[in-house]
Amino acid sequence: MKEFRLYAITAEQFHPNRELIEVMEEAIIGGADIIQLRDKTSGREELLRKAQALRELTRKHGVTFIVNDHIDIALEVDADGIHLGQNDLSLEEARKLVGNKIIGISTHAIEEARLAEAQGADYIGVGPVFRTATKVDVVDPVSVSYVREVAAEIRIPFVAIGGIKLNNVDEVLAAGATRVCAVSEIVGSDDVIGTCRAYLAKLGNKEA
Ligand SMILES: Cc1ncc(COP(=O)(O)OP(=O)(O)O)c(N)n1
Ligand SMILES: Cc1nc(C(=O)O)sc1CCOP(=O)(O)O
Ligand SMILES: [Mg+2]
Repeated sequence: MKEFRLYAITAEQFHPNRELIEVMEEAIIGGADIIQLRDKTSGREELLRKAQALRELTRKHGVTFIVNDHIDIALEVDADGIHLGQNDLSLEEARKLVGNKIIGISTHAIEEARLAEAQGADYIGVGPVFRTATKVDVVDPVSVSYVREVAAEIRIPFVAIGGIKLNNVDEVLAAGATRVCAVSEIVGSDDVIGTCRAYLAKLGNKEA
């Protein structure tokens, strides 16, 4: 997959007075190079409309577009890939459906990371590193020690996620992460472009 560093995920509850596309375009202008549509509340039609708009936006800017949970929608809008959870369909089944599109999968322990790598995931999510209020059914924080384990052993790209803010990202980078995902800190910011640039400034001197 194309290299990435700063992963931004949609979360409209953090910008109730601003349009999804406007906020995500600012994230891209600020330097987010992979965007995920994550939406737990919209019906299928609405989700499809958002996915189409984000596909158009990400194509325009040449950034990677991932859909969370909904493989059918990812295929319908020709997204670059999908993101799976541990309780979603297996990597093997997903691979049959999406062919050579990107498959990312969440992991919360080194055994899950090893399995994801062995089963052909293109990247893994590593988290939640810190406590997060963005995801409701989330497991306990895995802490930076899990980031350290993954950095030492796993060879496919990994992205640290969960409670990562500008004021604690240095700790995550020091543990070996070279890619981070921040949700509320980016899309809930009054200055989305500046926030992304600030993450990138911190990521900039890390080798991916
Ligand atoms: C990059 C990234 N990492 C982890 C997740 C979490 O995905 P999942 O476990 O499927 O949980 P939901 O996001 O569906 O609540 C993610 N979306 N993206
Ligand atoms: C969607 C998601 N997945 C996680 C995981 O650990 O798998 S943590 C998370 C939410 C991250 O949001 P914020 O940056 O606002 O804490
Ligand atoms: Mg999911």
